Amino acid sequence: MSKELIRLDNCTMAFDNEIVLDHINLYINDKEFLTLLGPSGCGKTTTLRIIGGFQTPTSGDVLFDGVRMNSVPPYKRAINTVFQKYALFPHLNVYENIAFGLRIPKADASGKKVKLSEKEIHSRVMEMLEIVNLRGFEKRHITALSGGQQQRVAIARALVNRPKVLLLDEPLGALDLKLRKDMQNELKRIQQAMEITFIYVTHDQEEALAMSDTVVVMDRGKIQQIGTPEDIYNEPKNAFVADFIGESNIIDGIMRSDGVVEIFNRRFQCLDGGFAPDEAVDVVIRPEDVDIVPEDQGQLKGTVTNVTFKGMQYDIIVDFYGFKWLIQTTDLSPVGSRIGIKIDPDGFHVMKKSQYSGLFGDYSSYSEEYEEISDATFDPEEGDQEGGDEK
Ligand SMILES: Nc1ncnc2c1ncn2[C@@H]1O[C@H](COP(=O)(O)OP(=O)(O)OP(=O)(O)O)[C@@H](O)[C@H]1O
Repeated sequence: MSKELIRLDNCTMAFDNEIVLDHINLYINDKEFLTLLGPSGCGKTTTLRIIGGFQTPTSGDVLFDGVRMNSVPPYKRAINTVFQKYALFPHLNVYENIAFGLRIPKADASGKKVKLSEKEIHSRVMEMLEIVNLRGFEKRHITALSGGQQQRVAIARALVNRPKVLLLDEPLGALDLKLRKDMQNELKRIQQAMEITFIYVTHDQEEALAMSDTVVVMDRGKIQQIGTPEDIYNEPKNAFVADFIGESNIIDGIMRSDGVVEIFNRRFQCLDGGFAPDEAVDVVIRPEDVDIVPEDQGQLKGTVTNVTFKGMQYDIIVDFYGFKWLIQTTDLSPVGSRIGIKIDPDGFHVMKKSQYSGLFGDYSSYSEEYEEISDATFDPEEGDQEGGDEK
């Protein structure tokens, strides 16, 4: 999966002088499952349309196998697309829907139009039915299929002429949650079975993390981070990515020195470094990395204000001088109880301030209150401070 197939080189797209894609640099490997993820309007579909040839970038280049493709039309790109509204032919049965594209004569290498034989068409359609798990449904009418089955037919139709790349624009958006999850697994399996490149667009972070080899997080026409699902989740590059991918506690902090970060006027041991002394930073702490301990053992202390049962865990909100900590835990702490909070050094993700800093709450206004209770006794020489930091 290491050979580069597609490259977007400094692609910018403007509509009526409004920039909707801003210097996008991206490469996509052969056989990769790559997902463009971001909120509505961030430019995912425009990026996909540029790759598909439905739109030409205002500036920058689109390269396939190193060849510039800017003005090559979609049908010459060895690419197919599956949209959310999959536009199957309602008057044709499953078999004919999938066979449709194969019946259109194609030009061979010499430019001569060639038709596939019925035998060849049959073998290709049956192979696709096998891959999308719809053997036995050949004669069914489209209207007599469930949403998930219709989506499989759309995928089979897009794959039957063996494109190198399949573009999928929110293809599961119309399905209910259970079916979505089933189809996520199916899509991953189909992509691996067919060994082709999938470029997938979604605004659903769980979906992106579950299926992709590579996730490209976008916002406001810019790429915010590119990485494996694990990278994106565990090492978000800025407060936007941290907030968009999963849930986070995002706190204004100061990096006092390598391995020592200060939040709420207290110093904590962390694993990050490389910042200027006393640099203002964003500190991201995942809800599952916050431990609830007896009040007298907490690095911070607070009152439980809200508990929600989530099936696998409780979501607990703990009020700390106006800051609402989100904590995910399997142990129930009742509303109103006083608890201690403990965070291991690897639970801190320290990142540079960005354009997103402060969007998630400015906690500096609470400083007067917690300054009173500040008693930063942490000494990096001695290690983590345990409890007793609140007067
Ligand atoms: N043909 C067009 N003319 C003018 N503006 C456009 C056009 N196509 C897209 N835009 C604008 O470009 C921006 C990015 O749109 P795009 O469809 O790429 O976003 P998206 O991330 O796919 O959003 P969604 O998840 O809602 O589909 C939006 O502000 C949109 O209004």
